[in-house]
Amino acid sequence: NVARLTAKQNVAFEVLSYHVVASDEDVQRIVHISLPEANQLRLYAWEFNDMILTDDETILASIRMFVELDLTKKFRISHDVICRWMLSVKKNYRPVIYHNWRHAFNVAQTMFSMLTTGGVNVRMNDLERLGLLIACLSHDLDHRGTNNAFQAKVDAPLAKLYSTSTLEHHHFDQCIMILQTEGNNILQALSPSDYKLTVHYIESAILSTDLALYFRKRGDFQKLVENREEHWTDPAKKDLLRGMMMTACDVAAICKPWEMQQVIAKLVASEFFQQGDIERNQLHVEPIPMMDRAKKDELPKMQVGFIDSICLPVYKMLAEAEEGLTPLYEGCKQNRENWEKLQQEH
Ligand SMILES: CCCOc1ccc(S(=O)(=O)N2CCN(C)CC2)cc1-c1nc(CC)cc(=O)[nH]1
Ligand SMILES: [Zn+2]
Repeated sequence: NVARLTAKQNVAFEVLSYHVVASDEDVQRIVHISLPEANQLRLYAWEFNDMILTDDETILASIRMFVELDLTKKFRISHDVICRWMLSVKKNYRPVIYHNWRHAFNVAQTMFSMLTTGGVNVRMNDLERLGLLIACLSHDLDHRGTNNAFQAKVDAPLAKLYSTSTLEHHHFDQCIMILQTEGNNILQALSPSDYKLTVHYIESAILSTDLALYFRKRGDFQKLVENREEHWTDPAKKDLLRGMMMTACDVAAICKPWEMQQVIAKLVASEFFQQGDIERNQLHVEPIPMMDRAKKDELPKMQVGFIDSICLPVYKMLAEAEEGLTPLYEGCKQNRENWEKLQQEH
């Protein structure tokens, strides 16, 4: 009815009109610095570690990924526009403990490695590569450090706007809003049909990072892999493949060398425990074990469960679909062993 619609529109205006854009000073600072070499940054490595980079270096490294994939040339993306867009994207990540700019940057670097080192490039056309890279960098925009269930619990405006995949819809909206901001549209030179198709790839990729959708769709992907699907030409099958790649990139910290995995797991746990604290102390509801700091000793056991139920399946399927992705599967198996050993110590 009209009342409900107006309410939704008001929420939408209130929630979606908020986003910040890079200042001219920020752009001026970055635009004249020559891009570091991809190999010097180890951008092609599965073991890539962002912790050695300054914030400005992560901006330059992200631009370097677009250049390495020849996207800036092919889509006539001017240097100052990609600098402004990248800075605006980074600025729209909140300084939360885990779901911050660094997470998005790492997800994009894993996607870059999948496409290049992993050999998936041959299956993707230029618009898919462009869409996937933009989607990775944008996939958690304006994350609050709390999950979808929490938005519903606190009756957040976002939950009124989107009842399913609440955060993921918001991340996509923020992505589009930045692209539509003066001087930030890296897609401005695309034809209307290419623009439309790329935005579809971006939306589908960002929404696929909702683990609920991964669980719903992985059976279909498993069937394609079992049937040794070769051509991946059918659009629906390609969409499925891109979605699984997004999930794999989103949880790829689980494949990193053990020292890195331990550092990142602590950040993930801290953010989860912060939500659990709010649920117990302010909402007076019992947090799930994953978010309950009273159960922090069970963390190794939970990580083994996470690896078995979510991670190994997606890396196994992708490694079967594309042999070059096997190192991710190996890295995840190794960390299962490492968490298993810790679990026995308790
Ligand atoms: C590290 C602190 C504990 O972290 C976890 C604990 C439990 C599970 S779970 O698979 O059992 N499961 C997930 C779905 N929930 C609805 C119910 C609980 C996952 C993680 C975890 N998630 C991520 C993704 C952000 C990264 C990561 O490293 N670990
Ligand atoms: Zn994410």
